Amino acid sequence: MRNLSLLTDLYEYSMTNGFDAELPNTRATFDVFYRKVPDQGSFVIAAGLQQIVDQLAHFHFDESDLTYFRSLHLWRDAFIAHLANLTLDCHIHAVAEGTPVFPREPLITVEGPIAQAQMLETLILNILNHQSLIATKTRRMVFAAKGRPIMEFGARRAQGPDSAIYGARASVIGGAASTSNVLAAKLFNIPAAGTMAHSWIEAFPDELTAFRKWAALYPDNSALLVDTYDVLTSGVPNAITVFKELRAAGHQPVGIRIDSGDIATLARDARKLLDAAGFPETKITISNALDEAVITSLLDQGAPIDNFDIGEKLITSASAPVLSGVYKLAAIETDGHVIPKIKISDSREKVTIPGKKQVYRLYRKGTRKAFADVIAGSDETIADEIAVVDSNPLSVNRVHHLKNFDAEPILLDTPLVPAQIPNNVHTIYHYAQQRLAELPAATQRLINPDLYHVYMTTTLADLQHALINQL
Ligand SMILES: Nc1ncnc2c1ncn2[C@@H]1O[C@H](COP(=O)(O)OP(=O)(O)OP(=O)(O)O)[C@@H](O)[C@H]1O
Ligand SMILES: O=P(O)(O)OC[C@H]1O[C@H](OP(=O)(O)OP(=O)(O)O)[C@H](O)[C@@H]1O
Ligand SMILES: O=C(O)c1cccnc1
Repeated sequence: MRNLSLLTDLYEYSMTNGFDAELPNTRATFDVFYRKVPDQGSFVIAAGLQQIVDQLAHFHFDESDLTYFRSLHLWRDAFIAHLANLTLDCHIHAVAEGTPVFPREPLITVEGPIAQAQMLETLILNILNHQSLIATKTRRMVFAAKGRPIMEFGARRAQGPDSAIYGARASVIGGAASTSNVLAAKLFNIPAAGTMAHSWIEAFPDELTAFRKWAALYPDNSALLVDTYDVLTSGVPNAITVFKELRAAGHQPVGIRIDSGDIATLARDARKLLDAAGFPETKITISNALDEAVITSLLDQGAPIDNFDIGEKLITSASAPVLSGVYKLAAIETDGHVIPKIKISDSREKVTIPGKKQVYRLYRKGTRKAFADVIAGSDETIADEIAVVDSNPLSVNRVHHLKNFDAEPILLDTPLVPAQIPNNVHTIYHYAQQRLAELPAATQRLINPDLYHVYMTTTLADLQHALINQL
């Protein structure tokens, strides 16, 4: 594991250098949350907690870091000396990886000495924003594919090694069945999968020879790429010839991959040729700049596709490449006295919700049908009946009285001990599936999803108003 303690913005250290001197006995609570869901969806799948905990558990500065800090001539020697002996005294509460989360609700809260908690902003956001974005994007593609497996093929088009590796991890949390990225497969125990490139076919004198050579090497894994010359007059007929030879030798042919052209038409015509030749069980896999819109369109056209291989638009979340999670001060604490803090802005969306908080998922009583989330003060009791307002500052400030629910806190005390939090991506994926199944179907659809309510208690709303008035 690399030490990423320096992966932060300079201003974090500039502030920390000052906090260390000015507020040495002040603790702070920061909230991590986002405001806008990518792709006009209604939720984000939280991902990346394992890597955050890995980093925080090993957070330290080595001699070369300290030498570099000194060379900048920016910060006090005493501060750099404190960094040399730093033991992180921060406590985090976080939603479990795979949890669907909604705008404005804290996904992580960090509590600790202000000089330490401030330092963690950029690293936590970097990891969480990236993996949550890719898990969320993949979930959209998986949803569109309606049960057909998706293979993650994005390494070559990812924005650098980290986004390929951790993007592959996040894609599995979002529902990808496998990855072509061997390093990610090894690191995270993801099934590694793949077919062949056009170069394999071009390298041999003709397509049939290339297919035969492949089938000889991989008789039980013979997915043949059929679009190098012409899908219907060359690729599929040659594949059928090789499938017959494989079957005669006692093997089960796998299928074909189509990577260009009008995929719906080609898949339909290829299916007819394969069926007519006696290979109805062979699979048709497709690729070529796929995303959830193309997948939906292809399935609407009735294209007989069994698997989707997806690279660039998944690994870069091309249609919505940013998740703008933020890290905002919610409270400070000196001598046991907690002071809630607020950021006021002319842009109402940017006004923060002050104070230490917990998030509750509300279910209709006696069911696992979630109907709303409520942001509450961490010291509030969520009783049988609660008064809440919409947490969206742009909505009408009407009080709702909620009752007949079961409330589950979703921000969990998360020890900074990597071995104590779930890290198996398949387990996290199944957890995500369970949590998704609790949400209303209308919230999960891709186009114009129904709004899922995120309320805050009137106690929190009153605190927010009081602080705005006071300031
Ligand atoms: N029947 C179809 N309906 C909707 N989208 C399709 C259909 N067939 C292909 N596409 C998608 O249209 C986009 C462009 O396809 P096109 O065949 O023009 O590929 P290209 O990358 O421009 O060229 P090439 O075919 O040489 O790879 C791709 O995202 C592809 O997946
Ligand atoms: O389109 P994506 O979703 O990123 O899927 C991965 C792509 O990577 C390969 O293309 P390659 O790099 O060989 O180039 P190509 O586009 O010319 O096929 C493969 O043939 C897919 O088309
Ligand atoms: O295995 C494949 O077919 C593959 C892997 C990465 C990118 N394109 C294709």
